Amino acid sequence: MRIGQGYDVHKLEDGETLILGGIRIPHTHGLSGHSDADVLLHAITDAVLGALGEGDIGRHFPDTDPAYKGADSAALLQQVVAMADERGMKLGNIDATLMAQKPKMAPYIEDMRARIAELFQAETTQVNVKATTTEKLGFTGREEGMAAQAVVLLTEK
Ligand SMILES: Nc1ccn([C@@H]2O[C@H](COP(=O)(O)O)[C@@H](O)[C@H]2O)c(=O)n1
Ligand SMILES: C[C@@]1(CO)OP(=O)(O)OP(=O)(O)OC[C@H]1O
Repeated sequence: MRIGQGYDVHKLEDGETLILGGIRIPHTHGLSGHSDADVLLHAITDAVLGALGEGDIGRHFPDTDPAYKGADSAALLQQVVAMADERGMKLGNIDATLMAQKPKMAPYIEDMRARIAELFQAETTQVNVKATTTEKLGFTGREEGMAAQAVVLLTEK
């Protein structure tokens, strides 16, 4: 068994599309980044890399590399899941928290769980996604950005 944790932050900007957990979410603003800025999938990707002892997302997919400009974060996560698979590891479970003042995430949580489980070729019950507003405090509370953290347990196949 191996455990890893991940944390990521992206800035909210006008004119960007909001994609979280691989799901497109209607909102006034979206997250900006070199990739599609899916902060939740980035935290999960970092947690898998942490469990594998393989550094972080920026080491494997540098934001200086034009190949990853506008990258689909789901495809990046799939590459890291394949890395785990090659090492004889599969998902045990994920627990993740999204920090976002708005919009209300509750209507999208089940779709996120299902998509994340699909990326791991796992069951939805192995994935838990939570959201918190941070009560209007800090950069997330001021709606300047969103943050996500994740813990991932990998088990031997
Ligand atoms: N963007 C969000 C934030 C929170 N939720 C849900 O509301 C509950 C209460 O939020 P607090 O910030 O007061 O903890 C939280 O447990 C989530 O279920 C949400 O859907 N979207
Ligand atoms: C995903 C990558 C690569 O496109 O870019 P960003 O979208 O900026 O995301 P970040 O969380 O800063 O880290 C890793 C990057 O290298």
